[in-house]
Amino acid sequence: MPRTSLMPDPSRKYRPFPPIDLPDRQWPSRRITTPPRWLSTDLRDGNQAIVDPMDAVKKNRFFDLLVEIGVKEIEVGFPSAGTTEFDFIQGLVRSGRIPEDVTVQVLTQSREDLIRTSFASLEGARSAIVHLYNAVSPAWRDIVFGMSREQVRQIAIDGARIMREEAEARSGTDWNFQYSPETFSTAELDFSIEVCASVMEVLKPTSEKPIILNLPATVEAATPNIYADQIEYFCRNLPDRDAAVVSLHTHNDRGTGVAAAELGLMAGADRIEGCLFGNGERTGNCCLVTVALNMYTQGIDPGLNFSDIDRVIEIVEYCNQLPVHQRHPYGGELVYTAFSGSHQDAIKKGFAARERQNDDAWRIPYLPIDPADLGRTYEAVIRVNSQSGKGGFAWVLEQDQGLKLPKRMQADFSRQVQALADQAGRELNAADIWDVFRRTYYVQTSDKHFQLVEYEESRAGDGTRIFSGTIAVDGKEQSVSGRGNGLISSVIATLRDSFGVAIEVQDYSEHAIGKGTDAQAAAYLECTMDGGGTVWGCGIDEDVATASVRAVLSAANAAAALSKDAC
Ligand SMILES: CC(=O)SCCNC(=O)CCNC(=O)[C@H](O)C(C)(C)COP(=O)(O)OP(=O)(O)OC[C@H]1O[C@@H](n2cnc3c(N)ncnc32)[C@H](O)[C@@H]1OP(=O)(O)O
Ligand SMILES: CC(C)C(=O)C(=O)O
Repeated sequence: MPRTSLMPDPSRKYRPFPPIDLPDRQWPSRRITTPPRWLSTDLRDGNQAIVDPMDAVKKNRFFDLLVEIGVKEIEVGFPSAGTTEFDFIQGLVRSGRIPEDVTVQVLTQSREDLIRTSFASLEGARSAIVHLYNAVSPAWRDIVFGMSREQVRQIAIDGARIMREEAEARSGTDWNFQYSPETFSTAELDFSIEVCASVMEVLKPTSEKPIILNLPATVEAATPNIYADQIEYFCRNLPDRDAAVVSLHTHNDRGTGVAAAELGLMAGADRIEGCLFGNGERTGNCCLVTVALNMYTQGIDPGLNFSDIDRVIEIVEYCNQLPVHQRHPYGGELVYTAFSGSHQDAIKKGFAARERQNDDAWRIPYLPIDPADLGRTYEAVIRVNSQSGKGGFAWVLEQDQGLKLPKRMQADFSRQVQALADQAGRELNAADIWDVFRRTYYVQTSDKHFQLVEYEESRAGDGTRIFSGTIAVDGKEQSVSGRGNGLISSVIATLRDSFGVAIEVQDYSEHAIGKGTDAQAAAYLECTMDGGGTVWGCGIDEDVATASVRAVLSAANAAAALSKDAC
């Protein structure tokens, strides 16, 4: 039977991770000011974690993408895994598609035949990194290897010796060495340092030709501050630190792989390994996109280019056959979309404030980055459903139709859209919202009570204005006229005298829609009715005066509908 609750005392089964004794830790007050060296392990750690590993076509596609983004160190596979891997790596090396400034890396267990196969796969490479690993933590020593500390250290030493031998025998390539004490984050720190120091004694790195020491959180088991302590401790206590590039390889079992990598950088690391959008074993590796764009939002050029993030996602999804989650930081389809009213209101105000701003500083509420920097448009920034508010509805109408409703009219319009959203129980698109607007304010509809057919305006001898024209009432055309101080008041007088519609203007505004010869005008009216109540009108026309006449008729239609409802 499955349990019906979690264990009441989980401490019987799970132990808290012990803190690191580092009272004078420095990393908490450090800042990240420069990008690290980036290594993508998409083609290795990512590839070993997907249902159907990539074929050569997909691997090449991914490789080209990584090059395009600007990744300079790329782990291209595990050559001893089989002929698919070996042949791909050999093919890549021979294809000439590895740019001069890009170095490929391969991974191998510390076993002689596998190491030799790995070197062979890189035959002909201009430069390469061979990455050796063996697990060092107590559980792996006891359970996987059944070996003592000394025996596990010896695995690393033996592997390093074979690497040196192979490198010396294959002089045509600029060989670089990388060693990972796998399971570093759950191992005794002094033991990891001891093993790394032993590997360094064999490979004799220098500050000019350093070894890469990659310190994995193979399975994330503690809060990221613990990992940072481990990295700082390692950097401070490694003999000959200058001869090593300290690299991070965090997994995401606790959901903090990115945080651990960032704190690890603050703690002194020089390099990060990870995958695009966090693919990798189990819950994945550190997401390189997130770390890079986190830096970007702090004003630091990460050296990786995600200016067309949708294209990157498309290729990654194709190669991994895994979707990028809609809420994935920076890339997810919904991460720049607000559905809720208060967020929409703040974003809309943010964009309006930005137009008045005289510098480029990004200060839009709820949006940590400008979506345009990643090639996204602002279209999807606000989408509306029953959680939305007037700012959101007004935004969609403005983006779609160019209409900028006066604030009080937004509130009126909002009630109508809200009613539809509640009734529909789904997202409303721009067409839905435009439809509600047209029906509510009798704009560009043919079935309204009062319909303007034609008109002309003239000036009387006393300076007042005369409106004379044809208005169709429920389809029946009538010639009408009226006089007022201006065009609007002359139309209002006409409606009152000819049809008994009594409305009084409280507020009027207008704006242009678009620019140039295609520009139109939108006019808005807030009117009170004789018997109490407020109605709104909107008119759209190429001619600003006609737009205002249409706005009056729009308000009159609303008033007529209200009076009809009241009867
Ligand atoms: C944390 C990581 O992601 S590490 C990368 C893991 N990636 C992969 O494993 C993908 C590619 N791997 C493979 O295709 C296969 O594992 C191969 C071809 C490399 C090797 O396959 P096999 O020879 O069948 O061995 P297998 O992988 O099962 O390894 C088991 C043996 O290797 C030993 N071993 C495991 N890791 C290491 C290591 N890093 N160094 C030395 N020995 C190791 C184990 O103790 C075990 O030894 P035993 O047989 O004496 O008990
Ligand atoms: C081999 C190492 C770097 C690894 O993939 C891990 O520990 O997760």
